[in-house]
Amino acid sequence: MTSVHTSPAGVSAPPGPAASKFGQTRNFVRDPIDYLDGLHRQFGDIFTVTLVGMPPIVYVANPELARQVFATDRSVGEAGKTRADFLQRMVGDNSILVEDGESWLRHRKLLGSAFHARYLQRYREQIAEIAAAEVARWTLEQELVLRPRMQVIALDVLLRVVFGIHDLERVAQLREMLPRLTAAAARMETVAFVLSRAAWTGLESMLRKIPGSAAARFAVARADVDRILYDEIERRRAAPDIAERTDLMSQLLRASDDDGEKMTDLELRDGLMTLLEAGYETTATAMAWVFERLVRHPRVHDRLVEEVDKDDKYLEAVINETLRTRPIVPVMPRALSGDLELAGYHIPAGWWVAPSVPLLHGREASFDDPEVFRPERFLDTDLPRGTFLPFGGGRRHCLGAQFAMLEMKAVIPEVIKRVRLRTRAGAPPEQQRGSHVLLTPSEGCLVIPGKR
Ligand code: HEM
Repeated sequence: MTSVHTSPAGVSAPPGPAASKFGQTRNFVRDPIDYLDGLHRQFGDIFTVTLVGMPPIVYVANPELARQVFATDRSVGEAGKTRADFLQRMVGDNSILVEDGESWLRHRKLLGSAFHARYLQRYREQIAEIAAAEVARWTLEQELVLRPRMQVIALDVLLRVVFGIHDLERVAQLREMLPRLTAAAARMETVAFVLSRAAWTGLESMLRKIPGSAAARFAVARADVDRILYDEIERRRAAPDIAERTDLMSQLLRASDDDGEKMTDLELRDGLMTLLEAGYETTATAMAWVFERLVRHPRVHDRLVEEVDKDDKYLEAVINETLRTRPIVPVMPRALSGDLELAGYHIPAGWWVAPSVPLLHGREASFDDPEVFRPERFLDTDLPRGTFLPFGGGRRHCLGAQFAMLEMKAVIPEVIKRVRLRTRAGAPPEQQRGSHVLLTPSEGCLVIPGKR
């Protein structure tokens, strides 16, 4: 039996499981990938899931439906609204992650101007140097959890390459503060989820006054980071070489919108927090997955070492195949501000629609033997549109996709050329574990670096 929602005109919403909200939530929390996979097999390419504390979510699992969902970015789809609850406190009101409509467009254009592809290539060498310095600190023949090491690299890249901070003491301060802020935000989000968001919003300002509470710790961590960011903005505005500086933050300071307006300090602060929130754990996790896959596929690993000095083709294929089989962001929801007709169903305003990346990337119609890790499938082939979506789609596609690819292409060769990574004999593949909104390797990518 399935539950059916019907519009006033008699057209029903996509089918979904008959279990109660609580039952669906329990199954979802236990193993979201497996649960959605089972529902896909049961209901086909479009189905509804209802979780506690959330509007009903309609998942889609074929490229044409995903395209139609992304097309709602120009009409009734609001990506910002789906992220605001858990991100707004951290990134602020002027962040493109949580905005929709006109303010989103203004900030997206401003941030986008600094991420223009033609400027990016010049950062590659600087990123490679950051990676090489990190690898030089590893102890050979000792087990190493790689994801935190990749986080160190990705954070340094953001602070030094994107923000252009040269003051090493300041970089060190932020290196300590930012993970503390992210951890405090995640803890608060868990409390908010357990208490229900409405109750939490009422309690938050009260709890902030209790030392040691999740809300108080978050407020302190945020104030610490803000103090440094505002100071850095002030210093940079006054820097004599601001007109020539090539880092992305300086470009943002110089950028102006269609009316010639520049960003205010508050907008800049929120823009920088946006890049930190969106750009550091994602890229670090993607790189950890690349190594998790490489150590379990020695043939691919060997070919990559052989070809990496020649050109980027095989390296790109390895990264893409990793993002296909181990997507970092599994779902890209849009909240509906108006009703939507999709695949002959009626989806009411207020519901969410969401392409499911693991389901799209695992389609036999799109990829032969989809469960097999085979980078060669990405060599010299143009994939049909909408089949491969690690960076989302529509107008809200990832702003930093090209930067992330550049960073991965700079970091991965520095690792594989300097050390020979392997796993403990017989170590099984690491599982995809939901951590906040990302799918991370269950052991954090456990490897042993050996002499190359
Ligand atoms: C491998 C690394 C990364 C992955 C897998 C990734 C993935 C994504 C995905 C799936 C989205 C949502 C797209 C949608 O809803 O259609 C997104 C949005 C975004 N990403 Fe990334 N991302 C990565 C790295 C980065 C980096 C390095 C930056 C910047 C430094 C960045 C900045 C952003 C921003 C600002 C948005 C919000 C765009 C908007 O709403 O207009 N991302 N990313």
